[in-house]
Amino acid sequence: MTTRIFRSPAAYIQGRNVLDDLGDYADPLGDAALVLGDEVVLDLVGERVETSLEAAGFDIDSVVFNGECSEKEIGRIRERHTEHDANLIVGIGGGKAIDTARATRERTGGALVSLPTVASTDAPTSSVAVIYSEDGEFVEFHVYERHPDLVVIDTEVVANAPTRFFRSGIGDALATWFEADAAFRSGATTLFGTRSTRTAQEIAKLAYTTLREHGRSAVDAVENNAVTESVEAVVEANTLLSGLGFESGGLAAAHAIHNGLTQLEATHEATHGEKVTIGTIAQLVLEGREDALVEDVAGFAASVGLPTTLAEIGLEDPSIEDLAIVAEAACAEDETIHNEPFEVTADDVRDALVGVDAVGRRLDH
Ligand SMILES: NC(=O)c1ccc[n+]([C@@H]2O[C@H](COP(=O)([O-])OP(=O)(O)OC[C@H]3O[C@@H](n4cnc5c(N)ncnc54)[C@H](O)[C@@H]3O)[C@@H](O)[C@H]2O)c1
Ligand SMILES: [Zn+2]
Repeated sequence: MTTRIFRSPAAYIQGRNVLDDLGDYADPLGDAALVLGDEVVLDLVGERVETSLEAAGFDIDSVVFNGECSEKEIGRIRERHTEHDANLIVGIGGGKAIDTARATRERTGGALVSLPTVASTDAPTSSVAVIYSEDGEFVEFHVYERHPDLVVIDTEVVANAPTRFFRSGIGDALATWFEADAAFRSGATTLFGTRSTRTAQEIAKLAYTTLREHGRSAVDAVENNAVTESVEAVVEANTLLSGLGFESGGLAAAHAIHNGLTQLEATHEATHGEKVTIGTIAQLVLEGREDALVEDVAGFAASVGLPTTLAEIGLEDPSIEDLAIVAEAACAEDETIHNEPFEVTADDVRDALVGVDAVGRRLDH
């Protein structure tokens, strides 16, 4: 018998101004809340979060996130959690703040509410935390037993954030279906260590079709701080569909190549989703997909303002040695690139990156 696992947060709430109803949704989860967000984010929404939680009878303490999901920062927040005798932590902001709240809850127990203020990654719904050193070097990746008890995403807040976050979320979500599909075809395991479900595959596919149907107009709207139905669709694709799809559906080459790219300092200014976009197109090249598909996906990425050339993620004229470093890291033994349904070598990855760049530059003209 084949075991299959699908896991997810217990509840997901999305919509304009849902932030103001946070207290009602969180009410069954506890009565003493620790609110975590960086200065920018607390300035933006801190008061509304506190007012809503207070109205629901929560006793609140707020802590300013220092911006890095490091062991030291997690330790500091954990102390505040214990001092406040909290039974709920609310992580507000981007992927790093939410990961920090998640890692804290893992140590303290209690409930976790994830409150993304950007639709930039798969972090809000996941059970994963990416841990860094205090100076921002990647350290490790943890998959925890539990998911957030509640995810609340206010689409008006997301539409008012800088558009680059929204584009990046599209880049992260664009990978989900291609990776889940590769993992399914090869019979590989997901982050939960089993084969995936058909449910997760369909969710991943829906992430992709939603982006293709609504991505461009959603980016136009967000550029003008508007919440349209297409924005609602893409926020859901970036956050819920991609989040569930990547975890329960499986990863493959795209994220492994992203991880490889982070080896080069020059890519550090590019966001997670921007690097994943290059990884996705490289996966298609590696898989030997037809030109029409590669150009279609690259064309869509370019049309929503995502990178399709190496120069656009900080690699102007990278040497072949640099690309070999990326490729070696992408092919490390425990990397998800080996979930592709064929053997992948570092030489294949290096040349796929050269191929992606060439296609991207040609389409640019
Ligand atoms: N756990 C997971 O499954 C998972 C998946 C992908 C990525 N990640 C993590 O997420 C990180 C990337 O997250 P990210 O791209 O969201 O960025 P981030 O968390 O690194 O930073 C977000 C930035 O956006 C600002 N910000 C947030 N909301 C804002 C708003 N509404 N208006 C203006 N500024 C706002 C914050 O102040 C902060 O500077 C990765 O480095 C990785 O560590 C985790
Ligand atoms: Zn991702």
